Amino acid sequence: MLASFWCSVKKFIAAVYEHNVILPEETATPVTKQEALDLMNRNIDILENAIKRAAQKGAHIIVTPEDGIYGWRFTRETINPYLEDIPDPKVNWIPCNDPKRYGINPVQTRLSCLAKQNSIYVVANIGDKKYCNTSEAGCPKDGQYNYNTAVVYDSEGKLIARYHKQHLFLGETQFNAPHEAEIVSFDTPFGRFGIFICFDVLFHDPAVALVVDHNVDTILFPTAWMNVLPHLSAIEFHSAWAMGMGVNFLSSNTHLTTRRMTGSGVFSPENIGPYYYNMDSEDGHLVISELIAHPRNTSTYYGIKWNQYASTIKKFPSGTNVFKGNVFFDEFTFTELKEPQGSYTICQNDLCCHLSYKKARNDAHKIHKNEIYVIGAFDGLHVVEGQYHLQVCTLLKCLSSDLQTCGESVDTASTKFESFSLSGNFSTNFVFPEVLLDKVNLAPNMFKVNTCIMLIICFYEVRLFCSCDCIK
Ligand SMILES: N[C@@H](CCCCNC(=O)CCCC[C@@H]1SC[C@@H]2NC(=O)N[C@@H]21)C(=O)O
Repeated sequence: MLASFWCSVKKFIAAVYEHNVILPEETATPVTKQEALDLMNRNIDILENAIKRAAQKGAHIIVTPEDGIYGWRFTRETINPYLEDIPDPKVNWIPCNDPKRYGINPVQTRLSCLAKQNSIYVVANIGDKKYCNTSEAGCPKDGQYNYNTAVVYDSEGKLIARYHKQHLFLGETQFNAPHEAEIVSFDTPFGRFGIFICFDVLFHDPAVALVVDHNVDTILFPTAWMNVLPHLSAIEFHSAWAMGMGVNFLSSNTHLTTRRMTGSGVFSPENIGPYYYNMDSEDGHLVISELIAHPRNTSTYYGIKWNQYASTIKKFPSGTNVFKGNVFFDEFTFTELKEPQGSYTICQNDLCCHLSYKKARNDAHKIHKNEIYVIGAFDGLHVVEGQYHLQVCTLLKCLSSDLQTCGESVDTASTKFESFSLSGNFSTNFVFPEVLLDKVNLAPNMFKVNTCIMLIICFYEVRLFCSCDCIK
């Protein structure tokens, strides 16, 4: 009995729903409250179906997307009829049991009832409004704060979390950002959860702080993500965040191929996916998977000292063929992979990237000669659509055999690499390893993060752990 207790790893079932949101008509004049509610109910009808299916399959929690209930194309005025006043979860409220306690809140009530009736935690994205006095500093001229808000109802329908999006994306002028990043987490029988929304994932607060300072096991992530290759496709970056931070990551995206919105998944540090990515139809989709409740106890990757690791790697000359190219508005330093196999080092500012690779035999010599690959480094400030510091080491296929196209979006590739290893002396421990294959496929079980540094540390300091494998 004792033995089985020690050996058992607590698990739970998580679901995310990629939703093709029914959008409101673009209008300069606000619709009535009833018209707004009708539109939101049409979306919730679809979410309800997904919630029921997830619950029937045993899911404990389901995440639905950012903008998944009211859509977008709003001004501050036209979003107004879609907003409700969402109280602080401290008030201990089950809207389904007591719908009138905080005024008229049909959307909150319906979501709470869906959670309660299906005995499942429900995560949704709705709009919160808070009146303020225009004489107070920061209060908008129209006398209310509008927040892009994630809410969580537990399996009894109780409001247990409310999070206001901090890093609003371009065009979200209908919303206000809170004065400070909100850290929202809650405990469940299947681990500690943290929540943030979409663009937040590219910034330290609250995303990284939830993991580092608040020890969450699983991130809940409603998003409306427009994919950008080569490094910022939803499934690519969100699975990498799970691996890099050592946490589960439940990412639920909206689905609209004309805006490049697709890519949702149930990601964990050890397993990439299952996930959904579909640019061929407008279908929504439910993704369900079992997860370990406390992945951080089992993940060894988080906390690798990258700088120390990279300093142990032999540096190879990058030769004279170094050139510049743009990757999503960032100027990278590139060098071309000239041989069927080899090793290169390429540096930019304080970052040096090292690549060793071997192309598969047939591919290297014959069929895909026109596919040009480069290794690239970027160490600088990204300034488009928001500012954030980036250090990137990358191995990329160029769009064509013209080197000027290196860094542009490419979504197909035929060359096979028998193996490659890419590393860099990153000045942060938060490193997100991405591998993307032909036609925007992830590479589950096809790559590992090298934990040799563990071996090196333990070799010198703690001999007991020296039996760990070099390649995890
Ligand atoms: N206001 C938008 C509706 C969607 C807003 C929500 N989206 C986000 O907060 C973040 C999207 C992240 C996109 C990634 S990060 C930078 C890069 N640029 C992109 O275009 N895609 C990626 C609307 O009105 O459409």
